[in-house]
Amino acid sequence: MGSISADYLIETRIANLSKDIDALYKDVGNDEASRKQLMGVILGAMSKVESPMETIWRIIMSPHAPAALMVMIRSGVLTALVSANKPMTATELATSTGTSSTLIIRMMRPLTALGIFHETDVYTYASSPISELLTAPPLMGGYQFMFDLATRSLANMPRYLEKTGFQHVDAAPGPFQDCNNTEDGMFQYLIKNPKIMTNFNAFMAGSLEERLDWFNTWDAQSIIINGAKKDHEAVLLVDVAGGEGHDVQAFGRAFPDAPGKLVLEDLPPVIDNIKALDSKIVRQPHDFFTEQPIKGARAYYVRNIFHDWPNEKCVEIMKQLAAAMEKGYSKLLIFEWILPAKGVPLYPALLDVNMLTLLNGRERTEDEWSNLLTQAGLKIVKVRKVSDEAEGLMEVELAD
Ligand SMILES: Nc1ncnc2c1ncn2[C@@H]1O[C@H](CSCC[C@H]([NH3+])C(=O)O)[C@@H](O)[C@H]1O
Repeated sequence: MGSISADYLIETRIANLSKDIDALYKDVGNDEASRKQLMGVILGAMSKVESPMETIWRIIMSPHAPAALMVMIRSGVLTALVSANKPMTATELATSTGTSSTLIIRMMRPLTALGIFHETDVYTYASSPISELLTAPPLMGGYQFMFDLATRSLANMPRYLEKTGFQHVDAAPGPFQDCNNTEDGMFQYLIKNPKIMTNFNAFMAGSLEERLDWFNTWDAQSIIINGAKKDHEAVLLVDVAGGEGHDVQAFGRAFPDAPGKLVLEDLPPVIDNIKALDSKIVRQPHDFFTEQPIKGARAYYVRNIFHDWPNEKCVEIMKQLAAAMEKGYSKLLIFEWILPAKGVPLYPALLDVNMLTLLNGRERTEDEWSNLLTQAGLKIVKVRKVSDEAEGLMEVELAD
């Protein structure tokens, strides 16, 4: 224990630090880059200040709050509270949703402690900006999809890997098949479970807000528009497995005068499920393990697809694309994570584990990408990256 004046000094310094953070936050609140920088410093400080025992306990207790939140989502309590736009008691929430009030009180404890809801009085709750944001369809869909499929499969992954003697299994059956007692891959499973598929598609479409657009980040004009054919039948861009078309639509709106058609491809149930899409985008149902129907397009754009598949399957998809490409004209644009060999940031590192557990897929280093593309008769001609914290764009052509 230090002397009284030394203790006082420490207390004052901590209080001053807290004030400094508040003042800094006010100043950086509207400047995203500075806000992130400040957050980085605070998180870095936290990892120094938290004791190893506290870290371990935080990790051990980390699945619990997400499970409580899932209960509040599925029972309708979250939506009821957010739409009420005023505090509600556990009894009122119980009446309006048919959920037990005791259950609400117990699930709310960790969630109010985390600031996901506010506790305005005894057994009385209000929404917070976090719970309000969660009601947005992409996040509602995303949260439930991740909980239903990823979280369950992750919890099962160590047990599954133990059965393999901790070998790396680069193909199905993997953790997902083991957890769900199925031979289906995740996408086949989604087709048979339309509710989860709807959540997944909402997630993919909505996560766009947080994602880079390749054409706003790099010069689409010089990458594909300059030199593109202008005849009536020419295709400028095929968004291969583009989901419900959010990416290709954003490209079309950003470059309304670019020559050539824009095509969206995905599996038939996904194309059939599209609610709204600009009419100029051609909808082409397609399974990318079969012959690519659009030949000689200027660009085949593939985003967040290869990380869903093990190496052998990626090469199959790449070969189908290579066979449709026109030498000296077509480009394959792969917009995915390109991991550094060392020092992978936490988010893509976790995503790699996510891909393993859900899809027997993986995130890849540039060497790993290059190796797969070579097997399909393709080569990387340029790699564009903003940082290791975001996906990069690989420009790929036929090798010879
Ligand atoms: N065999 C297949 N052929 C074509 N599309 C597929 C196949 N298997 C999965 N998909 C689609 O692959 C997509 C992966 S999610 C990525 C979607 C989009 N490129 C984006 O970045 O947002 C989903 O839309 C699936 O329906």
